[in-house]
Amino acid sequence: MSSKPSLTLIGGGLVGALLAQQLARRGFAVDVFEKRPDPRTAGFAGGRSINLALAERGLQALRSAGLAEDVLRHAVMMRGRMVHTTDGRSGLQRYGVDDSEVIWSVSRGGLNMLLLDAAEAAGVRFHFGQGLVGVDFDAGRMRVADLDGIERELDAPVIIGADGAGSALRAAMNAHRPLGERTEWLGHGYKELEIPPAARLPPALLRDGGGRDQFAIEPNALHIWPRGGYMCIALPNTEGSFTVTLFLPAQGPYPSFATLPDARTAETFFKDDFADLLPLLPGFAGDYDAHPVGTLATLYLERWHLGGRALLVGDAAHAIVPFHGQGMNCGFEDTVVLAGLLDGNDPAEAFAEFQRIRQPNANAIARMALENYVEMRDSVADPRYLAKRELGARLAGAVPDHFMARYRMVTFTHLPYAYALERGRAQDVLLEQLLRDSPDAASVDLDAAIATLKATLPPLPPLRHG
Ligand SMILES: Cc1cc2nc3c(=O)[nH]c(=O)nc-3n(C[C@H](O)[C@H](O)[C@H](O)COP(=O)(O)OP(=O)(O)OC[C@H]3O[C@@H](n4cnc5c(N)ncnc54)[C@H](O)[C@@H]3O)c2cc1C
Ligand SMILES: NC(=O)C1=CN([C@@H]2O[C@H](COP(=O)(O)OP(=O)(O)OC[C@H]3O[C@@H](n4cnc5c(N)ncnc54)[C@H](OP(=O)(O)O)[C@@H]3O)[C@@H](O)[C@H]2O)C=CC1
Ligand SMILES: Nc1ccccc1C(=O)C[C@H](N)C(=O)O
Repeated sequence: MSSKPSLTLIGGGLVGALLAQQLARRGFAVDVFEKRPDPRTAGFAGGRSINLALAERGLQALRSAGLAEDVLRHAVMMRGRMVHTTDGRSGLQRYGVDDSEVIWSVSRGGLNMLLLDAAEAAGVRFHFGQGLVGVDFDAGRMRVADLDGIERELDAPVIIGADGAGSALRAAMNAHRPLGERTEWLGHGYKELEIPPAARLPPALLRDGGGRDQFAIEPNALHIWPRGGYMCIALPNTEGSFTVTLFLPAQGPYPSFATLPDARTAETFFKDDFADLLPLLPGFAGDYDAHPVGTLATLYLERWHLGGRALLVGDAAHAIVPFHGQGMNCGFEDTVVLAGLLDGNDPAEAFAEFQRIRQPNANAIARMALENYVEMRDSVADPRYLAKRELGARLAGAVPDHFMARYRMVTFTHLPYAYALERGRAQDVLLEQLLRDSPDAASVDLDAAIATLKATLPPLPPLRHG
């Protein structure tokens, strides 16, 4: 018999399923209660986005779970941002130095189902169609409701909430003892549209590297149509389509979702602002009218746990805006840290240590995700931003142990997010200073710039690249 405590997880989404697998592999008895029916039999229902960008942090967690190869087999590589300007031109801005630094577009439904299979194979017991309703933390008991609303009570002395941004466990914990919760709404919403596979579009439309295989536009990129205060993006799916997301202010003057309430008004807006994209969206009217406007916010909590009785992980603890493509990646990183801490430690100690390690990093990626919205929708087309990017790339090429773009630290290393934020700030000040008297990056004296860099900042810590 194992002396490890039995663990109750709430939520069998991306983070819950991966955490459950890792804990079961370490010998814990794990029960997962998931509000929705089993997506493997009932079909995957909606969710927050159709596909997601998987980066090094998420991949590393999947490697440690023995699942990375399986996931990558169903992923589309994205080398960088393909930026589409209003004049109809496009150009690739690489994310990393070469093809060893890329991100991957994966299907949320496919990934969730793969993780459920893996967790079940590791011995996790799933209870689908069972949503958490309430918890008596003193008695170590919880109430769940099935799909007909019929409630029952169960023992749950140690309970972990991976039940997403609208976490029911968080609400129960907060009612028991306030968690210091604050939600900052972004004020921008999103709507998903679709570019179908090339075969469903007139051949004359296929350009920009598109038409290759079954894809209408370049498959190995994350496409952005930056328009200053708003933008569209598109991520490829394995079967040749792209999921397009329009990000726009929710309220306020044109253009906002409030001023574009239906496909008719939105089509005129797309004709003006996304003229090259609209013809690639044959289902525009139907999708626009049928798909909801998603809300976006950042969640901050002072406390993530209630002694050793309850803990929040993933979006339940630290939901962030999606613009760095890091919410799931951060949640996956959580699972590795937590599984390691629970192994051999009392839950109260493990939970406290988990919060101590992860909270500053969650706060840092929350901030960088907000900043990345401005970068994606606006700065990518700004000459000053491009000059800093180019000078940064020259420095990184010449002294890679001393300079690395913040985006690369976040996306391609395991350096703590808090470190990436702080180092990125210092590097940015330096780049501004170096470019102050130069018209462009090419005219900066590289040897002098390296000397200033080395005099100002210590070398980077050892990089644990994947
Ligand atoms: C538009 C958009 C795009 C995104 N793109 C990316 C990206 O490219 N890369 C990235 O890394 N991240 C991305 N994210 C973030 C990512 O979606 C989340 O960080 C991730 O889904 C968090 O996983 P989770 O398991 O914590 O929560 P969820 O995925 O929300 O899963 C929660 C689970 O708990 C279940 N549940 C809810 N309530 C209960 C209850 N009461 N009882 C039992 N079960 C319950 C739900 O049914 C669900 O299965 C994006 C988010 C959005 C909104
Ligand atoms: N939206 C955000 O970005 C954030 C939300 N929050 C908090 O979350 C709570 C609710 O947020 P809100 O955005 O209004 O609502 P949700 O995002 O929770 O729900 C919106 C819709 O999406 C569905 N949905 C949500 N997650 C999933 C999933 N994993 N799989 C399938 N469908 C899903 C919901 O279905 P169903 O109702 O069946 O769950 C609902 O129909 C609030 O308390 C808010 O403060 C906090 C931070 C960020
Ligand atoms: N997955 C996303 C979903 C929504 C918005 C952005 C993303 C990104 O991944 C952006 C990418 N990291 C970028 O910086 O170009």
